[in-house]
Amino acid sequence: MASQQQLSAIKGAKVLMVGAGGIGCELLKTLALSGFQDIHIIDMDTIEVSNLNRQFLFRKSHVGLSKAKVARDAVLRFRPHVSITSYHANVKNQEFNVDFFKQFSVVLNGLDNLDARRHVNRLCLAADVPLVESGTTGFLGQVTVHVKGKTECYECQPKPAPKTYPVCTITSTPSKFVHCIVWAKDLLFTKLFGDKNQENDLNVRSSDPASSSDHAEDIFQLNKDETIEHYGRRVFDHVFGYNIEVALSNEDTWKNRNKPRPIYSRDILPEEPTKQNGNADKNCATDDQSLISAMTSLGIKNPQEIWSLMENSRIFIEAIKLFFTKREKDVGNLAFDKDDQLAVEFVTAAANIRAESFGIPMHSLFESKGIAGNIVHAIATTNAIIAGLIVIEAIKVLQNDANNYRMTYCLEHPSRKMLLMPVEPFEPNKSCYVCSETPLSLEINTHRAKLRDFVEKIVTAKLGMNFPLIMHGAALLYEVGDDLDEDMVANYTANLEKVLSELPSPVVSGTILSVEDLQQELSCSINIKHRDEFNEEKEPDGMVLSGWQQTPLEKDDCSKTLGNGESTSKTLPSAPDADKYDDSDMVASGRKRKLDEAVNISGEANSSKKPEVLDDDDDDLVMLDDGDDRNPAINKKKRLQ
Ligand SMILES: Nc1ncnc2c1ncn2[C@@H]1O[C@H](COP(=O)(O)OP(=O)(O)OP(=O)(O)O)[C@@H](O)[C@H]1O
Ligand SMILES: [Zn+2]
Repeated sequence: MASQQQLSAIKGAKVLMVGAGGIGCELLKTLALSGFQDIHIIDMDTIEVSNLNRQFLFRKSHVGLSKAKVARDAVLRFRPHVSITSYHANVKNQEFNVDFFKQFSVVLNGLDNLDARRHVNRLCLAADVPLVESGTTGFLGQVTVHVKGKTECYECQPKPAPKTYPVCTITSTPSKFVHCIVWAKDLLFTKLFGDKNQENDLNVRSSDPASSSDHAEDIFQLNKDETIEHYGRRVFDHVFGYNIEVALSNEDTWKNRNKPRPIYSRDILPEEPTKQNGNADKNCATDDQSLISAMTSLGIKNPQEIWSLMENSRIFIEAIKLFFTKREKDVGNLAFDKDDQLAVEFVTAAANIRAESFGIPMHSLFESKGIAGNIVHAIATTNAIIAGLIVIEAIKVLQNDANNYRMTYCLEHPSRKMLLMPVEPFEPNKSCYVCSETPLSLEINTHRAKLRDFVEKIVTAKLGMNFPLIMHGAALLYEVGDDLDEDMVANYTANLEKVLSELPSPVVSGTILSVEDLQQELSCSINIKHRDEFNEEKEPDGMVLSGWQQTPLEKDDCSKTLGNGESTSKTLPSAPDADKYDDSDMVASGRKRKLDEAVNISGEANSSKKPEVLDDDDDDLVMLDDGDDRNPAINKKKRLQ
């Protein structure tokens, strides 16, 4: 039961919710039932069938309608007197500027991507409105509180980079199914159906690289006078047969590993094109490219079953045929998309054949799609718990009860008998470029890099600015905006193509650039340092920004890595490693804190005894910022050791 004080804080509050998806639906319901009277919701999406299992305010009849509006209508049916305002729009639109944010007492995020989260963080800082941030991934979830000047902002902590794998593991020594999936979608799929000119490590390096690359030269090209069946088999034999034989010839590789087995199509499939049991006509009849399916052609129905090696091989060849006959316009431009049925079928089959070759268990299409699309299935209960925690924190924020703010992690396994782990929020990071004035510094070749490289690789990709303005002293070098006249646009476009040292106001070593985003009201200074050379593999941008934090990629014996897409958890701050707790001090932004300051969810301090670890299976919590030696303070504070 809320106290009288809490009730009056709730009643007087004007709340902005961003995101009306899995967390958002739960949150809106909980806000309305907790007595909030004035709620605004922004969501840019429409409802999809796949949302219905957990976004319970939506029904089948709502598919295609605005999430924000339908969520509003659904809640008004059981709380008709609450004022709910919905916006079917992107929160990054200019209408949602600092003045718009200023009208709210608190902002609550139920988003699913880093970009929008960073944007809302900046507007909350600029408008000086507290933010309660949240996220879930399967059983894991977290809620954090960000109040300007009191706690860290959403960007004070480095965000984990997407999971990546060393290229040599993917190309030569896979040991897990995910390695086969990454190989199938990022290398083989791209080689066959994407941009052929793109450098690609598909071919296994043999002890005689010249011979392997000769053989590989035109293997992926469909010859004019060959049938697609023949082409498919040729590719099959090359990647699952020949390449494996080449790899086997490098004996050192296999001294401590199981040797793979070469697989040739003639050993699996009959010489003649297989007679099909399925309904190839269905593929002929459909105009909808997304319905074209090798499973349909072959009469394979159950996506949850693990196909035999023969079925995988047939799907592999059939998918190639369908791409080249029914989707020939796409071939050459495709990138893997988890919602592209034929692409998922091809990748599943290719990954399974490779897995079989390396003695790795095969997987169903359903499982492969999850791995390839980096899908962690959402769990409605986690969303409900997180929504409840958001409201608890929001009420504390409304009462200005700073001593009791908590960031709370929802764990998969109990730690110290608790599934929810509340931790006192950290103070602002004094070197955060978003919420402090600390300048960034950029090493760049000022004689070679163009302004365009700087804008794309730094200002947009790293600093996440939407409407940047770049100044050198009083000289305006670049600007994005809706109200620029033609001459200015022409001038800025010309600047983009100039190298930094040849700009009208030359940018050289020692220059301090000022970069601002007018919409986000974020500005930062960047100290430029000229550097001649960069390591292509370790510094692929050809420039190095310091002061900006992203968790480094996992290191391995290979310096190049391949990713497996983005995970939603990447957008969340990392959870403390509960199982590695001990009672030693931790350092948090210059102050010390003891483990026993972790408190239970009601906000009371826990007893100060040593934590009891019930479950030492720590694979559900990954130290995402581990090893960041560029910022030891942050590293230490999150490690809680
Ligand atoms: N920039 C943005 N502006 C407004 N709403 C956004 C923005 N980015 C994301 N959202 C919304 O945040 C919500 C996040 O919800 P959720 O994580 O449940 O994702 P979903 O798209 O509904 O589900 P799934 O991704 O699992 O299919 C979505 O409804 C999405 O439209
Ligand atoms: Zn910050």
